[in-house]
Amino acid sequence: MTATILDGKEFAARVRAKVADHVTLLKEKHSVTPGLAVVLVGEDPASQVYVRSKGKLTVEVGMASFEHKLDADTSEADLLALIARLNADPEVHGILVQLPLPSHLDSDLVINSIDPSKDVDGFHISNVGLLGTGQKSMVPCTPLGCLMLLRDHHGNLSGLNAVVVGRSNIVGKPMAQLLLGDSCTVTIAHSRSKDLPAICQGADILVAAVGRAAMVRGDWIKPGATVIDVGINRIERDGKTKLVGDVHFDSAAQVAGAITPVPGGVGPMTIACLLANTVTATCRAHGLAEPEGLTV
Ligand SMILES: NC(=O)C1=CN([C@@H]2O[C@H](COP(=O)(O)OP(=O)(O)OC[C@H]3O[C@@H](n4cnc5c(N)ncnc54)[C@H](OP(=O)(O)O)[C@@H]3O)[C@@H](O)[C@H]2O)C=CC1
Ligand SMILES: Nc1nc(=O)c2c([nH]1)NC[C@@H]1CN(c3ccc(C(=O)N[C@@H](CCC(=O)O)C(=O)O)cc3)C=[N+]21
Repeated sequence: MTATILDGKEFAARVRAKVADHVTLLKEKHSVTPGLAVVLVGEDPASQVYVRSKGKLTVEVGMASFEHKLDADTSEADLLALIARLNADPEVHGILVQLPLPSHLDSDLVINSIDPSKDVDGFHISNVGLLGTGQKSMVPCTPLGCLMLLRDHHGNLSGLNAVVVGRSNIVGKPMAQLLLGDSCTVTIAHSRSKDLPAICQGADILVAAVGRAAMVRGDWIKPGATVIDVGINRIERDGKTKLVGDVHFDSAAQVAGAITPVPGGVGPMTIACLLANTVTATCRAHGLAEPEGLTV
């Protein structure tokens, strides 16, 4: 069997087009320009690439982009003061603090200082609680992007066995919540799980969010399963840097029914969902109707 490729790049472009349409409507009918503030502390090269790409796409959909680049040794008090200013700024509807933060900063404290209604990452404790109890919240971008791809491919996920490998707060746990919300039977695996290949073999939907290049092999996959590869790993091959996922693509694509590539799968969906969340946050802030299909 050769798997269908779930083209995240193409799907993300469609999501951004929908976002751009709604931005036009907000500007023309309501004189509101959605604004996204991105805060980057330090000079991690991968983070700089993401922040640049987020800024470019934010402007492309017609929103205002505010970038705040702070020195790696910025104090917690200074960072919290910036977040307080952004919380109070009516032109800012979404705030993203790029993770990971330098180790002298308490990321839980920093994230929880963001106004939850502007927390377009969905990492604030109150959004986590709202999602966990099935209430309206801001939904983390990467899991939201994965869910959009899955719903588009399957229609209905009810009753399917889903395995999420990885239990981080930013991907694994919220992904499991969303799949549970769509009535999958959900298993969360992690570094202490016994016999990971056997757990994965039971999955109709397998989400890999681990951070280990090509860990999930074709023989871990149930024939016909849908495989979502969240991993972004930079490896050296033939003297060049290459981006690979957590799934061994070539062997997995022989067995799976559908699979996301890396690059061009989940990554572009993450950024599209960040823009979608910013529009959603803007609509909620102004008491306006939210666009259809841009959140769960
Ligand atoms: N495409 C995108 O938009 C995004 C991609 N990513 C990528 O996704 C990957 C995961 O990110 P993130 O969740 O932040 O990573 P974390 O490092 O926070 O979490 C990794 C998880 O994988 C588990 N794990 C590690 N090794 C193994 C193993 N050998 N077997 C089973 N489980 C294991 C860990 O288990 P334990 O808890 O027991 O330690 C942990 O729960 C990374 O490659 C990251 O770059 C992340 C965000 C967005
Ligand atoms: N507060 C916060 N929110 C995040 O959402 C967040 C974060 N911090 N820290 C880092 C991770 C990682 N992440 C990615 C986003 C886009 C791509 C992406 O667009 N990837 C492209 C390739 C990009 C490249 O070539 O490097 C692709 O997969 O096709 C990848 C990874 C968001 N994250």
